[in-house]
Amino acid sequence: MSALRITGTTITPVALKDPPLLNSSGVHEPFALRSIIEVHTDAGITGINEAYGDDATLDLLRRAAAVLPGVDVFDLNELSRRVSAAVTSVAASSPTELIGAASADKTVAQAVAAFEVACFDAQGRAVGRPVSDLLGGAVRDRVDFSAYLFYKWAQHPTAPDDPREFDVDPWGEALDPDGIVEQARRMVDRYGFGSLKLKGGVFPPDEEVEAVLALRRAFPDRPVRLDPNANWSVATSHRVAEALAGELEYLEDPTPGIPGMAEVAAKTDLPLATNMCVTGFAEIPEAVRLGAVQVILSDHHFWGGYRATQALAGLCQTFGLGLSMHSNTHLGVSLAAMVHLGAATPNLTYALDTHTPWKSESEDVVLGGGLTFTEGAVAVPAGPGLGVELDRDAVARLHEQYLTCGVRRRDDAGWMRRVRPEWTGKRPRF
Ligand SMILES: O=C([O-])[C@@H](O)[C@@H](O)[C@H](O)[C@@H](O)C(=O)[O-]
Ligand SMILES: [Mg+2]
Repeated sequence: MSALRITGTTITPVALKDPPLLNSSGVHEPFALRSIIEVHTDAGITGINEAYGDDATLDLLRRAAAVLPGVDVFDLNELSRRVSAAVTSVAASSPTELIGAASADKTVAQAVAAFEVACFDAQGRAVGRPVSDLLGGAVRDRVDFSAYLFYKWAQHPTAPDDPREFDVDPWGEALDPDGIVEQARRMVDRYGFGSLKLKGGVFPPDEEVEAVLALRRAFPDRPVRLDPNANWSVATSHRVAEALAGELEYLEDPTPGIPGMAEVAAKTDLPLATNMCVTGFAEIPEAVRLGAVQVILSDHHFWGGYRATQALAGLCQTFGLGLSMHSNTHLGVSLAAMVHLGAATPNLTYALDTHTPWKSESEDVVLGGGLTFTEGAVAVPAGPGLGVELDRDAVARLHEQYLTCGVRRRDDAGWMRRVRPEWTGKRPRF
């Protein structure tokens, strides 16, 4: 087969409605940003992908896109080389909150990832094989996901200088253990998830311990994870780890930084997981040396794409670390991309995170509304490439929403300040 050369790209920013989910930074804004990537080729085949959609990322993606014409979609080393050269001078910035410190390497990784996955989709369409086959073959035909539980308000509040009324989502308020158990029950009934993850770092830790214990009582067969996004001091983390000994599948990012995590790890048998202190390859040596983490959450969007995630998987295997998968608010193209990767990564044995239940069912960019969950899992799409098609009308609608929503970068702390003017979002708060 001859080369399949890139002739151009289309990057479409979109905004989706997002409920008022609480976390250690503040609260999700009423809209979350993503971008839809299309890589066009001289054979008329177009590969698609989904990436972050904040202003800094869009600038990064446009710079990278400018150097892609002429690249063969099978020549991913050339793609990485060109993208790296085009964006190394771009100032490091984080596309979203709660994924750790930004760095130049991570900025390059995000740009490579956005186009690399689209090239895999184009490759798959060209050869008529699913992306999981191109990644080495699916070792599982269904990929398990975890129920991602959040403390939340019933509705985004209006502000004096912004009289917009925001949608009421179907989930209602969840501000205490009963609310979290009720949310879990609805999510498990609806999607069949076999494990639960509670986003913590919102309320005083003793209240979150109570919520975890309530989940354990209500769902004794389902493993539970707790993720306070580095909002606890080392001393608080020790106390909570003791209170939850034997109760958690893993404790995710209790405290900031690799040395702090190492201090926590030294006094608990609970595995510590992270998508904050190890989010790039440069952070792995220190984390391994100090024994700071036992599970790393992959995420192809910021680790550098599929091939980089496979390299991460190899390192986890080498050093005896567990491998899980992180999620940010996303649409159906990202879900498909996560499923192929999850299927083709043998040592990704934990259920993956996903924000899918928090997305309005009427908002997706994928034809048919996106992949579906059965008993907590998504079947690996069998069609060529990622196995999903863009719904052009939906892309246009969500792009229009992007143009009018007023959000241009994620700022959970800023939104929280509308309600609590003294709020800084500074960690650790407890
Ligand atoms: O959506 C959120 O609020 C999450 O807290 C997200 O921003 C985190 O990056 C992520 O899901 C996590 O596991 O830390
Ligand atoms: Mg996390």
